[in-house]
Amino acid sequence: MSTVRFATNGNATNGGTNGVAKEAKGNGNGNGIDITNGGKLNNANPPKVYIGSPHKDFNPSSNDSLDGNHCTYELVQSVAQFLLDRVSIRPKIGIICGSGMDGTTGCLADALTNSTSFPYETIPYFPTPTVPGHMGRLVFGYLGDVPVMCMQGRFHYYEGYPLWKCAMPVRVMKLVGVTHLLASNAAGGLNDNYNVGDIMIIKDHINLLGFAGNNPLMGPNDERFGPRFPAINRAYDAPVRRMAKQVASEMGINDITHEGVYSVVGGPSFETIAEIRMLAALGVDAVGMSTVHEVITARHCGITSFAFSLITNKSVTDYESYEEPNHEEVIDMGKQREPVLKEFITRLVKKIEADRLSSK
Ligand SMILES: O=P(O)(O)O[C@H]1O[C@H](CO)[C@@H](O)[C@H]1O
Ligand code: HPA
Repeated sequence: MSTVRFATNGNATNGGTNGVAKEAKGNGNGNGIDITNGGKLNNANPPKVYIGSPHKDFNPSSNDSLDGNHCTYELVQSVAQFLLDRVSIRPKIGIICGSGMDGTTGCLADALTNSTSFPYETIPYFPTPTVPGHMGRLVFGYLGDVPVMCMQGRFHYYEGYPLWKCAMPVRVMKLVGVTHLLASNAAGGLNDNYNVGDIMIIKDHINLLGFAGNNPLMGPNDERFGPRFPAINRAYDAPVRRMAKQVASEMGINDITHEGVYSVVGGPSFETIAEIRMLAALGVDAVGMSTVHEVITARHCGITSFAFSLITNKSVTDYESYEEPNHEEVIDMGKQREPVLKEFITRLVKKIEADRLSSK
């Protein structure tokens, strides 16, 4: 039986066995891992943070590794089992927070009740994020009444990880039992009708990285995840997009909510003016450096996908302009919009869950 270690609001424990999260009294964690969860207690059950060491009680089958050109089904299965052994809730909805939307305080993951979070460095084989604004925790908890798992920080190609590794957590979600993915991102707005702070529900994407011969599904295909040649033309689920538009109406934010096409670029350099003009000519409404690899991976393994962009900056199209995009304004806008986005996601999650339960 494995030993499970958790901390709560500054209190650490190494009690608890076989997946039962335990709480203990006492001060300090002494493990070098932040256990404050934003410094907040948001319900009667204080947030728990896993403080274990990733490989201690973890026994993947001997041939598995993340060093090759893919990760095996068995490895993903053992990572999923590692998590399932340590949390009691069984989420059907997975959320990925974009830049600036996963900050240390007041963020979506903070709103989860009865939460248990796993710093990425404590999860076997998980990559660790290197980008400011991406905190690096997998949080299980309830958003409203709905059980969810939430990636507080994602992985980008420009960090040096291959796309399949960036998207590996989505497969972990699948094997944890997730049926619906809700991904958010920060993006530059190309569409003239978009303003900074607007929301764009993604209806389709242009996978520029894919055009260049790079796709998260490259490498050996395991049919247990999905087919070798998956269809992606209906990747962004129409019924969930309708629900999102309904949520925007209910919240009175129709005027700042759009539906459009997202294009992924490799980054980390922002786009040139010629590149932005090219993307605009191709019908792209917003541009970013993420999400597409996650949605492709999700669709491949049969997860219903929804994604939206927060327009954090207007793409520069004019050679006379002295404006330059920068990551700080991206994060600032994410923080500014946090309350609206939190409400938007909470309401949408509620609708998805109600729909899921009624169509069972
Ligand atoms: O897509 P997310 O992770 O929200 O982040 C966006 O913000 C960063 C650029 O400021 C890039 O990583 C871009 O993709
Ligand atoms: N370009 C690419 N990625 C981005 C941008 C942008 O203008 N803004 C936020 N992420």
